[in-house]
Amino acid sequence: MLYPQTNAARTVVSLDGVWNFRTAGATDYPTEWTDAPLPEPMPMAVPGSYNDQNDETNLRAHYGWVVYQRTVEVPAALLKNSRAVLRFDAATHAADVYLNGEKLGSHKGGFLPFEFDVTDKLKAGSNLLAVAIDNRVNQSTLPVGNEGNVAFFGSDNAGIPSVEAGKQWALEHTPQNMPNFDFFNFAGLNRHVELYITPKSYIADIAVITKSIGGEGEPAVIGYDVTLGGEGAAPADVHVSIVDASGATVAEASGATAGDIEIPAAHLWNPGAAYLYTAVVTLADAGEEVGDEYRQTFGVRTIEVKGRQFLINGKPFYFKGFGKHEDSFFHGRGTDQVLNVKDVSLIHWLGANSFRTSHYPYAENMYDLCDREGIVIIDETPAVGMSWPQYTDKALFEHHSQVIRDMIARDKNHPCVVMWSIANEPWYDQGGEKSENALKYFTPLRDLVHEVDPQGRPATVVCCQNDYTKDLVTRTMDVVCLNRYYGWYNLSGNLDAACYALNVELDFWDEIGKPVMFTEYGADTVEGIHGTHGEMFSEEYQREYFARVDAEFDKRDWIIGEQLWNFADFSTIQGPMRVEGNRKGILTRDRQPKMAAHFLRDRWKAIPDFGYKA
Ligand SMILES: CCCCCC[C@@H]1NC[C@@H](O)[C@H](O)[C@H]1C(=O)O
Repeated sequence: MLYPQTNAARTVVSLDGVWNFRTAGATDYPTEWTDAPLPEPMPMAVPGSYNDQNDETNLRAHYGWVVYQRTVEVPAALLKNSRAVLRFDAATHAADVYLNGEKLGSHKGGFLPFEFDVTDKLKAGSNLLAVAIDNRVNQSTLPVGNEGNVAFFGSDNAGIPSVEAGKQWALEHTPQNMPNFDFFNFAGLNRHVELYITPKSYIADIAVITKSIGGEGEPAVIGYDVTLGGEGAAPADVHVSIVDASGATVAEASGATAGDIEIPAAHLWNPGAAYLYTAVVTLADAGEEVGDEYRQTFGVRTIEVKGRQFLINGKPFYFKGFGKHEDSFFHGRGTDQVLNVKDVSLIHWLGANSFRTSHYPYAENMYDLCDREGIVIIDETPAVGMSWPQYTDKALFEHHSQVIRDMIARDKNHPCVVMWSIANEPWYDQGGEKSENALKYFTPLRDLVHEVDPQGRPATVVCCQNDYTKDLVTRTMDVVCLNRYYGWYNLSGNLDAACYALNVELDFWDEIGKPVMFTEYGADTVEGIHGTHGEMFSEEYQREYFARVDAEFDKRDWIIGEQLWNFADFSTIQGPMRVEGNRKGILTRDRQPKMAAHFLRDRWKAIPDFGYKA
């Protein structure tokens, strides 16, 4: 799915700004709010989560539907002989969309784009756009919610009559989301909303892959595949120019929707040394109609898992970095370009080279930034909080499959994306039939990733602290990704025992013979807490935790990466384990470094991107 762009043939009208907003019911919303101005609306900025934007109403506790509304003014000239599309970069978690009172459709899933062709529905002049959004999570959504139960790390004393009575009362009188995941359930129009205009015959999609490379400056072959839309466009109308970073055309092809193009002296895309080309795809003008154009950036690079190494351009890469979140004060999960640029600056400052989009695909803007900055991404679906009830849920399997298709369709051309994470911490170590069901659920999803990714990148499932002897799934993935908390959630405060236990498990993975990386390990740390023998929650403990565990990783040459948890503190649901959210950041939520950040900066600046253990 192409990101909207303005160029010689296309126009994008941003629908960001302050919309009208009202909360609605737990299970529905007034239909009259979809075809008439909202009564007594409050202001709500888009993009942005609604949860922290208003203080009269406790929007953090909202459960169910809200309605956003705005007018869209369109000049007649824009619609003449054109195609008009309304696009949402995301709406969290489910949306019903109405234009001038007519329902355009619905979308389920809160982290990927969707769009509606409104060519025959948009009027010149004023249009009423209404979007109803549902924030509920449950056993059949991704991420998963514990409907009627307790949240992840939630507080409970199950079985006590008064507590059970209170839980039942809460269900009836104060229903709330119970996320089975450890991040605040920010919701709403978190990302950009656009109206974009194209010619009636248009370029619907473009895929660019690297087929072969030499060294830097040597010939490389890329493959292109253009999908056409609308009537009238034909392969003969297609022209592709490959333009280098200086703006010079270095190769071209025409007359076919797919083919190979050789770049004579190719500049390779590398972590820390990015180089972007642009494939300028054009459709010949058809009579009075302007031909379409789309400018798709891409990088010339190869990805391969070979033996127990992860190769980028044939060189063994070592992941240095973290899991992150789209999370900040005021914006919630809302797209914030200033924050993205700041975070990329901090990734460089830390000497890191990668992150995982835990636990959902991030906004496209961040991938574009990482493409140009040479930062490597593990792209993750919103499948977090799963357990055995999900592994036999056929409807959920279909939804999960569609999410994988949509995520790869959206992100396939980004050179920064090097691996796909199908899920985070699905619980699947119960042994017996339950472990078998997990294997039956995840194996086809791994195969689907291999089937739909034109670049053939590796697939993984990020697995949590579990009984690795009963986990049948992780070992079947291309790369083993482990979230382990020896010294925090177990053997708490005892780093000697933690390192011993870690090595007992590493001896197990040594037998599996696959590349292994850590995608989470860390310690909650409240900045300003100190100690001569740093105990848990102190800055000294977090620093010592990473120093000790990283030293164990260094002893195993088949450990190909260390992505700790987390880049920064972030907001979560209330609970006895969370002090104004999750504090495992090596940065505070407002991006100030804790003591461990300085240790990691020294460590990572001394570790090369390639050949660290080769
Ligand atoms: C019982 C062991 C569970 C470990 C789970 C650790 C969790 N992994 C997923 C992340 O979203 C959480 O924030 C992290 C944590 O809690 O900080």
